[in-house]
Amino acid sequence: MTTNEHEPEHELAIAATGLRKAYGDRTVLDGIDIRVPAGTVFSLLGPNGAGKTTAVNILSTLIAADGGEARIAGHDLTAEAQAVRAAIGVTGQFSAVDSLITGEENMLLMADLHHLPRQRGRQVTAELLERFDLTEAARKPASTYSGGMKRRLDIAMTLVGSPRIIFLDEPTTGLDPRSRHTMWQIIRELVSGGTTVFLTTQYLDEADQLADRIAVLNGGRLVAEGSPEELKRLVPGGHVRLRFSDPAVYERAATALRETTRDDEALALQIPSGGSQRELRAILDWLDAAGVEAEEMSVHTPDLDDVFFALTGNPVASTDKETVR
Ligand SMILES: Nc1ncnc2c1ncn2[C@@H]1O[C@H](COP(=O)(O)OP(=O)(O)OP(=O)(O)O)[C@@H](O)[C@H]1O
Repeated sequence: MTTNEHEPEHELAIAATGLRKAYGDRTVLDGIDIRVPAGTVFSLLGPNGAGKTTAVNILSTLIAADGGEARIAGHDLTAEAQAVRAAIGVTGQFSAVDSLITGEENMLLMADLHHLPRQRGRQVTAELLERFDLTEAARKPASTYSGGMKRRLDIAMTLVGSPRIIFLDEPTTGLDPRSRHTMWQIIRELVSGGTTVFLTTQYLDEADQLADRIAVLNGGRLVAEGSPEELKRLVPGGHVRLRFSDPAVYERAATALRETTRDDEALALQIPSGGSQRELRAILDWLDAAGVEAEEMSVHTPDLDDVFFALTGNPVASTDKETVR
C-alpha cells in the first residue's frame, strides 16, 4: 500500500499524527495518522461509534485531542486554531440550519458572521442559493424544506466563508437515493473547484464513488488506508466467469486457458482476474487463439463490503438501512 510520506508538507491540506482521544476509560482514537493532499477527497470510513465524528471535531478545533498533533492548511491545530477555523468549513450531522427562518435569512446570517459587506453578502447568498437549486425555496422557512434541501442549504451556508477545506460528517445519512446523488455531484463540483474534502461515511459505495483515498477506522485505529482500488485488492476473489453452451467448446476452452476453475455442471470456467482492461483483453485473445466463443462473460470484482468485512470482521451498514438518530 502506498502512502503520501514523501509529499511536501505544504501540499497537505491535513497532516495529523498520533491523534488520541479517550472518554473516561473508553479510548475512541488510539493514535491515528491522517494525511490529505490539497484538492483531494479523503474518506474516513467506519461503523457507528467508530470515532469518525470525534476525528472531525478534533481536526475542526471543536474539541481538543488528548495527544498527537495536526496541521490544517499549514496551521497548527492548537497554536493557530483561529487560522485553522478561517480555512475550514464544517457540515456536521447536526445541521447548522435554523428552521425558523428562511433559507435566504440563514445564508445572510452566515454572511454577517463572516463579516462580508452587505452587498457582497447578498450577492454570495444569491449565487449559492442558485447553485444549490434553492432559489425557489429561498423565501420559505427552512422548516418546510426536505432533508435533501436542508443538507444543501447547510453546505451552501458552509461555503459562504469560501473555505479551502471542508469537513462533511456523514453528509448523506438519511437521504433518499436521488438526494444522495445530488450531494455526490455537489461534492465532486467542490473538488473540481480545488476544495479539499474530508468526508466521513459509513457507506462503502459513497467512499468508493467519491474518495481519492479511504481510511478504515475500527477499534480506534486506522486498520487500512489506500485508494478504493488498493483496498479492493486486499481482498482476493476477483474473477472472470465464462459460460459455454456447447460441452465440446467448454472442454476446448478449459484446455486452452490456464489457471481456470471448472464448473462442469454449469459449463462455466472461472479465471482469477482483477478485471482490468488488459486482463480482460488477454482472456479474449486466448479465447480467439483457441477458436472458441463463450456464451457469456462476466466480471466479478470484490467490492468494499468484502474489504470491510475482511478488515474488521464486522458486517457493514448498508445504504438501505438508515441510521436513526
Ligand atoms: N462527549 C462524549 N462523552 C463520552 N463519550 C463520547 C462523547 N462523544 C463521543 N463519545 C463516544 O465515543 C465513541 C465515538 O463516537 P463518534 O461520534 O466519534 O463515532 P462516529 O464514528 O462518528 O459514529 P456515528 O456514525 O454513530 O456518528 C462513541 O462510543 C461515543 O459514545
